[in-house]
Amino acid sequence: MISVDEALAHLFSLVAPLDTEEVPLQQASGRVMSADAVARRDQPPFAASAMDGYAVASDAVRPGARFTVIGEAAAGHGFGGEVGKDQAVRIFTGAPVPAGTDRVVIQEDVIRDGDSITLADALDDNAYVRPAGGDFRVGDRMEAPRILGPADIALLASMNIPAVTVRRKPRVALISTGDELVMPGDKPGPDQIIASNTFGLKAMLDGIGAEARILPIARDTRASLIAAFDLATGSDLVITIGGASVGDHDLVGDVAAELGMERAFYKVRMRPGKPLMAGRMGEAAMIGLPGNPVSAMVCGKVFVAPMIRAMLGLGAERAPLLTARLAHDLPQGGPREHYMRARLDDGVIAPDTRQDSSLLSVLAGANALMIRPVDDAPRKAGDLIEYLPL
Ligand SMILES: Nc1nc2c(c(=O)[nH]1)N[C@H]1C(S)=C(S)[C@@H](COP(=O)(O)OP(=O)(O)OC[C@H]3O[C@@H](n4cnc5c(N)ncnc54)[C@H](O)[C@@H]3O)O[C@H]1N2
Ligand code: MOO
Repeated sequence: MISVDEALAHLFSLVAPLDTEEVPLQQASGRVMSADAVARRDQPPFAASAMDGYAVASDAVRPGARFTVIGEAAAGHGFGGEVGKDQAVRIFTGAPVPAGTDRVVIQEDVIRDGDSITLADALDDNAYVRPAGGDFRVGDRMEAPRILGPADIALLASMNIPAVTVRRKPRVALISTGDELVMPGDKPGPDQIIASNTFGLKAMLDGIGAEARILPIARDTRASLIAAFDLATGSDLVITIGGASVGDHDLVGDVAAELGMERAFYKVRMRPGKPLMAGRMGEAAMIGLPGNPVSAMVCGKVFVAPMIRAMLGLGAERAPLLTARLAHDLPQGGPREHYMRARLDDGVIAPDTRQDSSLLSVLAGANALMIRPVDDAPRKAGDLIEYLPL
């Protein structure tokens, strides 16, 4: 059996950054920008008022000073003329600050009487002028790769960039295998259960930028598995779930091999997730996840998510581990790297007492996978221990 790190190295060698495409900003949320975006304008393009009030020359400002109002500057409609020392221009937020002025006195600090204004006795000392290019200047860059969030998209729009170059979404095919499975909403027979793993994995992988398809459930026959693999044609990554272990009905490895899968590895020294397999199947990478629901989700988090990130050009790296203090003592660990479902509260982490890999309710209640290395020595409450946030 190989280690988790060795398995990840194999998995990264099966994938590469995908090609790119251009999408309009409206469709760019969550996509991975793959080429730097360069600002096409300064923002603001002129010194702009930050408040509603009166634009004046700052060196003429003193309590009680009087000015004659000679015009107006509104957002989208600047004041064309030059403003003298004893003159003011009525100005609104976002308007260009007129020539001859460099300060806006807010209207709350002004008494207006016809065409003249008098400044109040107590003035704050803020100029309320946003300098030209104060946000960004032409040529400023947003660097790739970057997962575009709402603020990035607003910034790109402001830079006058209507479309961005992004990585194509990795196409993932998810195949459940097993005679015992029916789809959610169907009526299970007396010996049947509901397929859950494909749904959890689709949510996980779509959430990080993939486009996952749930294929029809493959039955425990060669013909049914072959038909499912056929439906997966055109995918970048084919994921099977279940049928990976050593039972008489665990056919995935054999059928994939028959279809030309070049196996990179089978079995990883981890818990849960031991019967993991992976390889290359034509143009696609193939990964066979164990069927136990928690095993499939943990392998999704530890192995599949980093593969998706690598395909998106975000680097071939394991998910970063964080550390927390153990809530209580732990006995000697086992021979496999153990990803324990745990609760993390205020920097203190406690593994759940129930670690069976079938328990989705425990996984859904956890907010961390606490990691015990291979043959981990007994631990004391308060020890630092690594975890993956969920
Ligand atoms: N003699 C041994 N038996 C088992 C070993 C072993 O080393 N020796 N390994 C165990 C471990 S660890 C795991 S993990 C499981 C994995 O087995 P498979 O990948 O072959 O998975 P299945 O047997 O098909 O299913 C296991 C379990 O999960 C349920 N399942 C499967 N697919 C789904 C799905 N899409 N949604 C929900 N539930 C699913 C299935 O009904 C089984 O209950 O093998 C151990 N056995
Ligand atoms: O590896 Mo299995 O995934 O321990 O339950």
